[in-house]
Amino acid sequence: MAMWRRVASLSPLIRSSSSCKLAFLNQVAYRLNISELFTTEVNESPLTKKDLFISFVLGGPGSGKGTQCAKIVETFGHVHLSAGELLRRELISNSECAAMILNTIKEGKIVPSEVTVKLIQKEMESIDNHKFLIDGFPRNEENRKAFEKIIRADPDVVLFFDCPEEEMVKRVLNRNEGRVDDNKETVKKRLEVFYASHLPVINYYSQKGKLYKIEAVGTEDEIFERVRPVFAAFEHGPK
Ligand SMILES: Nc1ncnc2c1ncn2[C@@H]1O[C@H](COP(=O)(O)OP(=O)(O)OP(=O)(O)O)[C@@H](O)[C@H]1O
Ligand SMILES: O=c1ccn([C@@H]2O[C@H](COP(=O)(O)O)[C@@H](O)[C@H]2O)c(=O)[nH]1
Ligand SMILES: [Mg+2]
Repeated sequence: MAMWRRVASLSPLIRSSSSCKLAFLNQVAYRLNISELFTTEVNESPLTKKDLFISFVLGGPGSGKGTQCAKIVETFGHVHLSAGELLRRELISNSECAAMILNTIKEGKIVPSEVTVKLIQKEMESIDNHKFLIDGFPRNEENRKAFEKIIRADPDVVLFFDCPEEEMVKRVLNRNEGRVDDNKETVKKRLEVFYASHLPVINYYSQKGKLYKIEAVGTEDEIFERVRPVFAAFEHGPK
């Protein structure tokens, strides 16, 4: 009852909220296990009409997701959508969520699901291809459920790049692309968030028989030879 009173007292705030604030409130609600209260309407997406082939590409910071996605694109013609890249693009666009996204990335934390999923949805809807590689998403169970709810699709493949921490840290600190989160302090936080939130997602897809764990140590080409058969197996399949 006390919880309901607290939630009711938030209603004027909810009514006057921007979509960014609402996404933040939804994240809080999800954590309090009252996620039904604030959910935004989900409209029929043109994506539900497409014959989609979706791959989620998971792994810790610097495990080589982006590098291997580029090779998958080249070999199998999938479209690469990096959730982190979409957020970085959004933050330089000066949108209402820009400041929140910048602070979240600097802190190595996870942006509210609704913000990320809507960016992914917009991108997917604008691209004339049905094979999508979604890199760095879902990062937690809230992300996963929000994707299911908004996009109304399940992945066909979930790749997980398994890389030792020492190697991930070395790669990130040598990356030299000017990212605000490629520094010792933020990498430490990103790793903490990764260990705390990824495992339930990995377990979920493992139980569904969709998880492909890839040993992520070796040269880029050696690792791609471990990835290649995963997608080759689907090339002459039903999709
Ligand atoms: N097999 C490899 N061996 C050595 N270095 C690698 C290998 N694969 C990628 N790298 C390098 O490591 C860095 C991180 O790789 P990449 O950007 O692909 O990782 P990521 O998983 O996308 O990381 P993030 O989650 O931080 O975006 C890059 O500089 C890349 O060139
Ligand atoms: O689904 C996502 C993806 C990314 N983030 C935030 O962006 C940074 C960088 O992501 P990369 O995948 O390493 O490019 C990440 O640490 C998060 O802060 C996110 O919140 N949600
Ligand atoms: Mg990346």
